[in-house]
Amino acid sequence: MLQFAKRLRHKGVKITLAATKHIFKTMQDFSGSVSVETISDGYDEGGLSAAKNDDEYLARFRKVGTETLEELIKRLKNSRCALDCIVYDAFIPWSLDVAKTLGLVGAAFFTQSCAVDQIYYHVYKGDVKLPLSESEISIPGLPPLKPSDMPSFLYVHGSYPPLKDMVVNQFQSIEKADWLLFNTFHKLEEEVIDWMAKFSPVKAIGPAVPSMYLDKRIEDDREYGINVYKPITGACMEWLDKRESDSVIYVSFGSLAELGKEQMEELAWGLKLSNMYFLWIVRASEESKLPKDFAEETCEKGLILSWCPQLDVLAHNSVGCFVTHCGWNSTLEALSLGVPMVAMPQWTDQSTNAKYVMDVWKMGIRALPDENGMVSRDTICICTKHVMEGETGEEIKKNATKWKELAREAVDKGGSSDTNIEEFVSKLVHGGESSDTNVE
Ligand SMILES: O=c1ccn([C@@H]2O[C@H](COP(=O)(O)OP(=O)(O)O[C@H]3O[C@H](CO)[C@@H](O)[C@H](O)[C@H]3O)[C@@H](O)[C@H]2O)c(=O)[nH]1
Repeated sequence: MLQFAKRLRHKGVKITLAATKHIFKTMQDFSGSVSVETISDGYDEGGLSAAKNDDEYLARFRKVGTETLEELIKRLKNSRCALDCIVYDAFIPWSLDVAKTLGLVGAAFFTQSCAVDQIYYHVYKGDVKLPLSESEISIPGLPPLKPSDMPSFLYVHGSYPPLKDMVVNQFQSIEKADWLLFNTFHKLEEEVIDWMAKFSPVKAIGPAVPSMYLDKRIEDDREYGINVYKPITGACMEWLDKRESDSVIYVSFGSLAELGKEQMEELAWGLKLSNMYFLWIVRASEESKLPKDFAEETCEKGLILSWCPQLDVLAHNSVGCFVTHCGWNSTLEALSLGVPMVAMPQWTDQSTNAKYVMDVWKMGIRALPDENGMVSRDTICICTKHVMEGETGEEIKKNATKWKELAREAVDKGGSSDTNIEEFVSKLVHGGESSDTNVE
């Protein structure tokens, strides 16, 4: 959303970013390029972890969030930043009620892929029944899906009920939204976007990756300007600088996924077995799951860090492959920077993203689990080799380079996402002038 805000600002729109008080405190390195205000989720000390459970958190966030968002909007009304529009995270659909109560334009911002949200939409409407009973699921605009290609909240019936409700309820009252914005781009999800756009004001505005990694039109947009953990930049980039081009496997599972101890060990030995250089991000909370002395034993070939500047890593020419959980941001970043992937989805939307990486965009391979749900060391080793070597590797690299070019084209001047953002801005402003429009 912050990246989208920067694109809007570049087109002359004033932006206020609203974060919960708790999230605001955790925003490391926030570079302050847009103004930030706070609302409350009712748990200013601790956020979600301070609540008894997800259900309680979401209910309180809805109540206190509605009140504090309304207060904020009313306060801003008499300032130079009075609002015309709320762009809200679709995970908190009650923001749309606030926008409509106060007479503002409401734009839902979806942070996952259009394909994944199309699946949730069909669950919301009742067209896809749970528990899944068919061996192949047909959804308009999507390739035929096996149950295991579906998001985990649906495939593993009964898992994380409050989160499942949250993703499905993104579509609550959606007919009242003036816009449905997606962090994707038209050529990437053409069929599903075209299907959705027949019935609703859907616009793809991504990839929401800093401009200097894509079209380079916004010179001060070199990084997200926000970090959930502190990146260890110097040691990481120095290590990569010493490696030859396309020789390093980069491994990361994002900010949330927790691998089981056994899976962590298989991954470790798989990397060792590949005999390639590897840079592995193991968050501090996951470190104890590494095999004993693994880091020391493999220090000739591997570097293990708790967090890195991922965009710079993916943009580095020594990185030849990304072993990823297929979080939507990581997937878009790998696409934008043309890095082939080995997909190891863990939960939520990641299995559907992995399906697309391998079978639709053909820029990676999915490392399949065995009958015990474990991706073995041999599988990991073989997949990384397939992606980095031989004919398959060349084909994947060619496709990755193609997607990189198409991602850049989408956000560049006159590209599909750029045109959609222009349209969004011009419709916000009566008479087509954008300079006085304010968005939160
Ligand atoms: O060392 C690291 C590792 C990651 N990142 C960044 O962290 C973000 C990770 O995002 P993502 O790939 O989307 O993974 P999660 O943090 O796990 O995201 C959650 O939210 C996403 C959006 O809803 C979902 O697609 C995922 O499945 C869900 O796990 C990316 O921008 C990375 O560049 C770093 O900067 N440094």
